[in-house]
Amino acid sequence: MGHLQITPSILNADFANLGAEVARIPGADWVHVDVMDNHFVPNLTFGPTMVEALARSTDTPLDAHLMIEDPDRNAVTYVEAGCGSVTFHAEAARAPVRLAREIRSHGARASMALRPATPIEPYADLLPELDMVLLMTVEPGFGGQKFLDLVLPKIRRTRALLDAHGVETWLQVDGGVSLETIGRCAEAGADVFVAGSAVYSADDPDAMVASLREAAAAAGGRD
Ligand SMILES: O=C(CO)[C@@H](O)[C@H](O)COP(=O)(O)O
Ligand SMILES: [Fe+2]
Repeated sequence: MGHLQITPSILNADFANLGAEVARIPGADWVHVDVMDNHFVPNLTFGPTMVEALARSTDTPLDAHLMIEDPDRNAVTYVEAGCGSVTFHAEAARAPVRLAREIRSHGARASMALRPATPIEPYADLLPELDMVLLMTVEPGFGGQKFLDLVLPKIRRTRALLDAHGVETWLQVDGGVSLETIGRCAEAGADVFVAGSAVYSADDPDAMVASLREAAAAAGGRD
């Protein structure tokens, strides 16, 4: 089991000043980078060249969340761009086992994401191949959406599967995570928390990172 980690998403940060925006969150464990291709999701963000520049601008490791249609072909590019963790979507990957192994063999943590309506059970045997599972708590595509409580039972079931396997795989949640919702995620068994608008709409983003960490721990999280 991992310890509690907060990974602010820069999706709602100022894209014209990304280096400075990342410098505002020195207490973050990772910086969550949402890569969107306007095909897998109806939004377009940035690609490997920008991610590489961002990686050079900070000592905080990058956690890439690939919302792209062909991760089998493109995920390794984000390892080479300097990301310490690369997440592909189960719904987009053609060969998730091969892809997870490829990401790991290039030196990054391998992670697989599920949209809210995608069940974890078909992937149960694959969990030891992964360093992290990302359960989306909104439909991917945009920041600032409302947290979907309907995902909470899946978080509990995923935690039970991970514990049954006895693996160190982290369980990340992403979407609508705030001071109001993070406790429910932690109580259900999540240990890595992405927060975009909650962090970047705060007057002091780094203080919000600390508050989110405290709220998760108070809810019975794993720290
Ligand atoms: O992957 C996504 C959206 O698709 C997220 O990483 C969001 O960027 C998180 O933003 P908030 O929901 O916390 O505002
Ligand atoms: Fe994300």
